[in-house]
Amino acid sequence: QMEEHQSTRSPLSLFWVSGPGSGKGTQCANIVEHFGYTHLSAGDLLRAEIKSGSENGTMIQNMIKEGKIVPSEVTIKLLKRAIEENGNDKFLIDGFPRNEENRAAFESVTGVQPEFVLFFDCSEEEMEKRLLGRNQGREDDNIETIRKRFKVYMESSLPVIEYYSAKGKVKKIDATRPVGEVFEAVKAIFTKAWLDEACVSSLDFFP
Ligand SMILES: Nc1ncnc2c1ncn2[C@@H]1O[C@H](COP(=O)(O)OP(=O)(O)O)[C@@H](O)[C@H]1O
Ligand SMILES: Nc1ccn([C@@H]2O[C@H](COP(=O)(O)OP(=O)(O)O)[C@@H](O)[C@H]2O)c(=O)n1
Ligand SMILES: [Mg+2]
Repeated sequence: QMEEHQSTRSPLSLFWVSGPGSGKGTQCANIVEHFGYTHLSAGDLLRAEIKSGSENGTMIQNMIKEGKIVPSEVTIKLLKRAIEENGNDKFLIDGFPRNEENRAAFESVTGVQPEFVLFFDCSEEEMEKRLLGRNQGREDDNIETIRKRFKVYMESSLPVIEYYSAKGKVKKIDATRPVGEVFEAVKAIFTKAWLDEACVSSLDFFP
């Protein structure tokens, strides 16, 4: 009985799908520090892959410059390696899945279902302002690429949100508000998830 119960428990991973510039990178340090998740940004992993001089580097660079979504085979390999290299069992997977192909492939390769999906809801006007002011020297933070990224986000990423929404897995936060207020909302969601998980764990002590 007990073994069966334990084997059905999935690792506490969650997806973080939101528009470009909605503030994911800004909030991740706080979440890592307060709730013990390991932050994995699909975009950061892809940019590191370009820097490492890998054979896929040029292809990835071109796709990012065009605001296009890199084939999931490449991105999932990077995510899988990062997960395996890390001792933690709680991952905050940022910027993934970005389309239906990402989602279906991750599910079939890893068998992992997200605990929940964090969605930062932010107006396009605000995201555009933030991206143009980001100043990290990114090749995709120019108005031309930003418009392309918004289009891809609307056409490909929002349907993923809808998919998980229909399963009751989406936790939406109004990310238009100031950084501190967004973190308060994030805290409320993670504290609730932590309590839910603690309840599940207590079943191990009182089977
Ligand atoms: N709540 C906020 N209010 C105002 N500016 C913000 C807020 N959150 C993030 N920013 C700024 O917006 C830009 C994009 O944020 P970032 O965290 O990199 O977004 P993402 O990772 O979702 O693309 C950064 O320059 C950041 O300082
Ligand atoms: N799952 C993913 C995530 C990012 N990317 C690429 O990486 C770019 C930057 O992603 P990011 O998550 O770092 O961007 P932000 O949303 O943080 O601004 C995207 O526009 C895509 O070109 C991808 O192809 N597949
Ligand atoms: Mg980011």
